[in-house]
Amino acid sequence: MSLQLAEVGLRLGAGDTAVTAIAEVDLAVAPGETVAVVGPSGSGKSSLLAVAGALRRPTSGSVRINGLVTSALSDRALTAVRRDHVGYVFQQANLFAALTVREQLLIPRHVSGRIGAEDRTRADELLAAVGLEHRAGHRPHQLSGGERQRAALARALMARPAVLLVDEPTSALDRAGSVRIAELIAARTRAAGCATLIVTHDHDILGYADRVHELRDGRLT
Ligand SMILES: Nc1ncnc2c1ncn2[C@@H]1O[C@H](COP(=O)(O)OP(=O)(O)OP(=O)(O)O)[C@@H](O)[C@H]1O
Repeated sequence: MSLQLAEVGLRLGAGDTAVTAIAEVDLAVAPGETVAVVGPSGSGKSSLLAVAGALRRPTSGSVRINGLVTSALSDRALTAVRRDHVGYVFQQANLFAALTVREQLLIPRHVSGRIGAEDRTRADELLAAVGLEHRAGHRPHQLSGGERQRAALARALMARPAVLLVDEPTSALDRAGSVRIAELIAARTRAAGCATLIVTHDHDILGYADRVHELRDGRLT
């Protein structure tokens, strides 16, 4: 399993205002598998993604990312896990306004070393895979919402993450754009062999997941 949560709980806040954001969550996602978690606002979806992606340490239970138990790691090691093993696609694509689509994929590589010919080839292959080869030189403001999300997906896959975490990918998209990104996420997950977890309240895209769980008051069903 590339992603494994065992009896994971997260409490947020302190004292009288402390809230149990998620409780006793057991979830395993295999390589190549897309799992969707659906739940209403406040059910704990963002909290689930935060612990699954090592952005937060769980209050109880254990999270395993590509075999590494996050609670056993130093802050420095956790940062490396996030960088090397986890890809994120956020609700708003979070692209850099000044960079072209192709640069969005390559600049993070530049930060962790030199950009090689292999990186450029991979960036072009990923852009083709998400149908953006003709937009490689465009900047985010020249793209549609769906194109931005597809660029964010390609960027997230650049580092060959073991785990891909996707937060409400369709919130800014129409039905056709939503279906397209959902199809692409599932297809690229199979091709890349990563373990993908999508949180969403969009029931239209659930059919593209291999498995669907419901989150209610922090508990998974
Ligand atoms: N820093 C915090 N301190 C205390 N409670 C918090 C904090 N952050 C979130 N919560 C609470 O934890 C619960 C889960 O929040 P979370 O953001 O994970 O839900 P969500 O399903 O992602 O919601 P949405 O779909 O509206 O983004 C909610 O009841 C929320 O009010």
